[in-house]
Amino acid sequence: MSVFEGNKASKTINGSVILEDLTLTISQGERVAITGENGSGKSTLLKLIAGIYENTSGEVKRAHLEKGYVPEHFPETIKLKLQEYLMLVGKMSGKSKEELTSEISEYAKLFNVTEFLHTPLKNCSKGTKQKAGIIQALLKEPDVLLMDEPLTGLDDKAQTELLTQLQSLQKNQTVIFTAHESYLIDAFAERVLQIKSGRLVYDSTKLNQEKVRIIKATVPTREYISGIQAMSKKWHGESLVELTVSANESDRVLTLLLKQGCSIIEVSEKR
Ligand SMILES: Nc1ncnc2c1ncn2[C@@H]1O[C@H](COP(=O)(O)OP(=O)(O)OP(=O)(O)O)[C@@H](O)[C@H]1O
Repeated sequence: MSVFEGNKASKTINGSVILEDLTLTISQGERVAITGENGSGKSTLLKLIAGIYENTSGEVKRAHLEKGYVPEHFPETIKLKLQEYLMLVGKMSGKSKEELTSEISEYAKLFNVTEFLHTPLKNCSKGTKQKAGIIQALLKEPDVLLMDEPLTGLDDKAQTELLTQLQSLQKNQTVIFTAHESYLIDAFAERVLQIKSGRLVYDSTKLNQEKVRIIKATVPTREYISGIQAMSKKWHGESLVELTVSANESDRVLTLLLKQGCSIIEVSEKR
């Protein structure tokens, strides 16, 4: 089942194109990281997936699932105490006071914030606010958890702690998050999307599915193949090179290599 399907979807805000020509499917149970430089459009994509933003062109389909959204910045001015805030948010999902009290106490233990339950949120540390943002989303028991830069601004200890807590969440839950930290992405994401100037430029799933060929060749000098495009070029000594190319491109690359006077040693296929 797809959580989100975008087909050539774009998002324009105040006349500026923020996301362009986005074709993407996210299935239930996936753990997806959205990466990219500052201002590339990660948060906008997350909001489009969450349904906070609507596309301005193309098509978008979202499954009718419960979503929990963790914003990048927790509102600074909330006067409520942590417990009061979580009770208020939790009530909106129709749970009884007893149910909520016990769930909040469990999450507070898991996220190590029990001692701050009666502290006004505006006096809590950045890390505690970040955890409050995650707990309020989890109280909704979401099928899809969306987090905008969950680790930003946390110190190393808080980052490791939060990562461990996230890893203990249900395995079948869909988790989609934006992040810069490669260790979070490596430890938690099964799929990585990269956004550049509002366009999806990399999807690890697609790359894994795409058939690739490995061409080993000896070349007279390295310059001979400097103009040949490949997914990767790995040198073994001065003259033996291993090129990874898309299966569709391999005939063209082989012809170019032969024209340059290179000798083909081996061509193998890899999925
Ligand atoms: N509501 C808005 N109005 C106008 N421009 C916006 C709005 N939201 C986002 N943008 C612009 O869209 C671009 C992408 O913003 P977005 O927040 O999605 O990027 P990001 O990749 O999440 O950045 P960061 O890593 O800095 O959080 C930026 O140039 C931003 O200024």
